[in-house]
Amino acid sequence: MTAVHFGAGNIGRGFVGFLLNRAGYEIVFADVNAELISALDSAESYRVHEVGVESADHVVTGFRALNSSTQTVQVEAEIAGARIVTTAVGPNILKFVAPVILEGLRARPADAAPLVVLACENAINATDMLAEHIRGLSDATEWATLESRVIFANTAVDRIVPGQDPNAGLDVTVETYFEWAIESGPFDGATLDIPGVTWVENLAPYIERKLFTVNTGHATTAYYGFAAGYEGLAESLADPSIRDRVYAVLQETKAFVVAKHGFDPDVQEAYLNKILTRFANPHLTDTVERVGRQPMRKASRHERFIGPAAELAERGLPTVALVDAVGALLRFDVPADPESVELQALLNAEAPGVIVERLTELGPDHPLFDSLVEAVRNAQRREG
Ligand SMILES: NC(=O)c1ccc[n+]([C@@H]2O[C@H](COP(=O)([O-])OP(=O)(O)OC[C@H]3O[C@@H](n4cnc5c(N)ncnc54)[C@H](O)[C@@H]3O)[C@@H](O)[C@H]2O)c1
Ligand SMILES: O=P(O)(O)OC[C@@H](O)[C@@H](O)[C@H](O)[C@H](O)CO
Repeated sequence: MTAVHFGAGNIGRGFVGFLLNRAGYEIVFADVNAELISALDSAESYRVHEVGVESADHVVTGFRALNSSTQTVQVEAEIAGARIVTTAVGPNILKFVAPVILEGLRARPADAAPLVVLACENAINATDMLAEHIRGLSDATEWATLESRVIFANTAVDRIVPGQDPNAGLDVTVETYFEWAIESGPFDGATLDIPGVTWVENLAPYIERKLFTVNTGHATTAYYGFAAGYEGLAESLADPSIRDRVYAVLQETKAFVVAKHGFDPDVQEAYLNKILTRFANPHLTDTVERVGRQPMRKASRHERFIGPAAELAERGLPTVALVDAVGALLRFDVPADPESVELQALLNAEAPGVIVERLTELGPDHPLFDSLVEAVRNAQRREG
């Protein structure tokens, strides 16, 4: 059985590819990074180093690699014969892998088991986004045939895989912890056997709790850490004033998941404290630049700050710490990050209300709007 995985980067090699390989799948990594693909194609194995209180080493074998820019036809042929297609390329890249997946579906034998497609990205319903891109390239008549050949399932993936030491080759250092939840509904009772996966009927509580606790807390640490001049994520969190602000943000998102999804407050408190311990893992060399990357995506409507803050404001619940964290996001000025450059240009060019609408899609009638406008104004004045 084959699994084609788009994106042979940190989470691709260190989590999704690793778990599928351990479940017995031969992995075909597809990536546009020619150097990485060439290294993977000529390697027999790579190692996954799990680091934490308990460390472990795993050797991954049984994979091949294709360049999805230059070997498109081969990737399509692999998809036509595969059982699973996964992605870990970033939500903004899904539209670029959609055409290849569609061609693979077109070439798939009609009597083959349906292709399982899982977009393992940090975004709410990323697989639905990918499915929309694929469907948009087909027409209604063709899609009526193709849709019986595919199962699209949303998923939530959680494992911190930092940027890697450039001398590590293909090996990946990851935290010991992981969680992979996949919605079971689309499988109609016939889920796959992937040890380590949690199958859930309703993914919304899992993905929202994960994104709005792990990723909101992570990004808050990164933006305050960057503003304070730290490079490392763990060293940022070790600063008591930053830790207090991260904790305050996580109290607001705790109120959100408790109110919306009915999580027990004590259980959520334990979950968020465990996550703070994960961020502080001294064996991970994570950076504020990686965790803060793409600030405009992170400030968008359904993402880790505005997603919970908008719903909290609609419920009349506090959002002060989240809005302050957005203020820190606005100061993320990293020349190597194109979205950071675009954000800083936007802050220099536009009025606060225009910026809030452009970034968050919220208008003046939304209860969060005025406080976000104030945060933008302070960032423009370099205040607050
Ligand atoms: N690293 C983590 O801790 C982590 C954890 C959970 C989820 N994620 C999510 O996984 C995704 C990938 O993150 P990452 O940290 O592995 O990033 P990464 O930059 O290490 O890997 C992304 C890979 O995608 C490749 N890529 C880019 N465009 C492509 C294309 N058109 N076709 C095929 N491959 C392409 C890149 O060359 C790169 O190798 C993101 O959505 C991220 O939010 C990351
Ligand atoms: O990948 P991003 O840019 O959406 O977010 C950066 C990190 O917060 C993220 O990669 C975490 O390490 C990961 O989501 C942990 O499960």
